[in-house]
Amino acid sequence: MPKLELLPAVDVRDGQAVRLVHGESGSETSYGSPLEAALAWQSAGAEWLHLVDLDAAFGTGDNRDLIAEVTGAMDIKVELSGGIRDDASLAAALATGCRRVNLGTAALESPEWVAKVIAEHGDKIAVGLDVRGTTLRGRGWTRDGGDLYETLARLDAEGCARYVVTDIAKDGTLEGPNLGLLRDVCAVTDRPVVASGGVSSLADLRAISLLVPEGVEGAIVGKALYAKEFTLEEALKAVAA
Ligand SMILES: O=C(O)c1ccccc1NCC(=O)[C@H](O)[C@H](O)COP(=O)(O)O
Repeated sequence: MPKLELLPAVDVRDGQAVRLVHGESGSETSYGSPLEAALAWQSAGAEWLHLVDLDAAFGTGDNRDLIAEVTGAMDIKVELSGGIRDDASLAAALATGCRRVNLGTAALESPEWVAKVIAEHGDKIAVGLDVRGTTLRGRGWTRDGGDLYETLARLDAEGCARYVVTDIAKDGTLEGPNLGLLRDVCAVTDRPVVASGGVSSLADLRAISLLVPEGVEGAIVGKALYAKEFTLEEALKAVAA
């Protein structure tokens, strides 16, 4: 059985690595330099980095140069998220050398453009399905964007390679992942799913690992690492077992 991939997160707001609660603007706790955080996860053995431009997601500017600097400094694979909504922002994201990008709002508001870039870029495009209940949220998770399962069926038909599934109610809370949601999504798609939001313990990671046969490929871990609930080395060991 393949092991669960771990993607330590670096969410960037106003040049700083931060974590939010429920993705809400204004709930930031700051953790210093994004580059230092990313290099620390890489040194600890990460194979992936999940790097988010929160200002671009919220429409409060962007951290594009910093994101490019961090991505360029990585020897590991980088998944970029936040505010990638048109040709210019997609070109800038792909030019960083990242392995893939995560589209959120665009998948809800610009379905034709998303179908086009999926066809053009294949598995370099993942779609973030950020939900409250089964309602998708866009624009930095501030606006409703339709039904999860209808959108998933449309994206599947368009050939979307992968989904990053976040229960916003869990994100940044250390309350544990929404395993039921992950199971439900895996039941209706054959595409790999990356779990995001709420991981609080090694037990949570082991529980997500049990969903690998159902289609969960990876887990993003943010707050738990910054709050030192466990180390990345411990997490990598826990999912390797
Ligand atoms: O990814 C986005 O585009 C995004 C937009 C608006 C608010 C938050 C956003 N992402 C947050 C993340 O990807 C977190 O890093 C991730 O869910 C980790 O959550 P946790 O382990 O609960 O800290």
